[in-house]
Amino acid sequence: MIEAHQLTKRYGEKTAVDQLDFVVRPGSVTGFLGPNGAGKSTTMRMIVGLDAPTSGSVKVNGRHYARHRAPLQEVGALLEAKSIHPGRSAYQHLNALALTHGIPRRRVEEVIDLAGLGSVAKKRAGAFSLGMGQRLGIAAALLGDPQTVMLDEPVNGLDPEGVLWIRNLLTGLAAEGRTVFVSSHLMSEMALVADHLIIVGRGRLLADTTVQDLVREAGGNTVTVAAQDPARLREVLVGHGVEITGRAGSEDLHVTGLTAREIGLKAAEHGIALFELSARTVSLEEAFMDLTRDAVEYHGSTTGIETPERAA
Ligand SMILES: Nc1ncnc2c1ncn2[C@@H]1O[C@H](COP(=O)(O)OP(=O)(O)OP(=O)(O)O)[C@@H](O)[C@H]1O
Repeated sequence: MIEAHQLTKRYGEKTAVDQLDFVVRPGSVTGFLGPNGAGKSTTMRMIVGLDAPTSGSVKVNGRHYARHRAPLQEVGALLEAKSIHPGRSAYQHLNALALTHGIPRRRVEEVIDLAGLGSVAKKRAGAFSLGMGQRLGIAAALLGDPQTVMLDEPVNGLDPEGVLWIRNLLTGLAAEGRTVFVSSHLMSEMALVADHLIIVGRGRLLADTTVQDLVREAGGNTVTVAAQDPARLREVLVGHGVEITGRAGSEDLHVTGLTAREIGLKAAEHGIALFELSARTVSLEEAFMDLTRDAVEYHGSTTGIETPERAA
């Protein structure tokens, strides 16, 4: 369990984390989302005591991180992959961690296997690819068999097999009753693994919700229907929980609260000819963009960049 209370971090004038209140509960995967610079890494660093809050507090499994007698056995964190001595092998790195934290050597072998690093465990970590570095970071996070696991962008640099591995790992850890807190910019991945979401923007809490609720609030499932007599179709579709929009004079209606099948059946029942009937589901990505639109600090641009050919 992770509990943040009015958690705040300022760097000079910049407020990186602004009075965050949230709880990350055991038994499910909680996604930590936000645009670049939203304060996710800073929050995660404060959770494991690598940065001190300016004000407020954050506890892991009921205590401040530094107050735990065996912190590695309480919370395993992947914060910056490859933050390991390049001359050391994965095995040496994990072994040193295990030795200094009273963790048995057999656990080192176990996490090496778990992370799929068996064939490269004796090689210098400096020669590791980004994906292998991520796997090693995750192996280190799991070394203490912690109740709480926190991973910052774990999917970064992993190949499709690695992405699948992480997906199963995270859901498996949550199914064992652990607290799993994971940040990512990959919405499609989050939609698959996360049950709960904490979304931040410019350091502030924007949403503490579930994937389903976020998607539902962003428009949920909309059905577009084109009818010969849209006014009449409107009349037969209205009902509790049904929302219908459409421009005057247009054949198209956008309907939420009914499935395409229900709309098709109603139209047939009343003899209304349809030209189109298509269901559209709002993705987590769209819901996220909608929610964070005003909180994005670093906007990209796809216009105004002139290539030499175009400029000529
Ligand atoms: N040590 C620091 N000194 C000054 N400013 C910092 C420091 N660390 C972070 N910041 C600033 O705090 C803000 C939050 O940064 P942070 O890295 O926590 O965001 P993030 O959500 O993890 O971003 P990203 O998705 O890009 O990794 C940013 O504006 C960043 O520039």
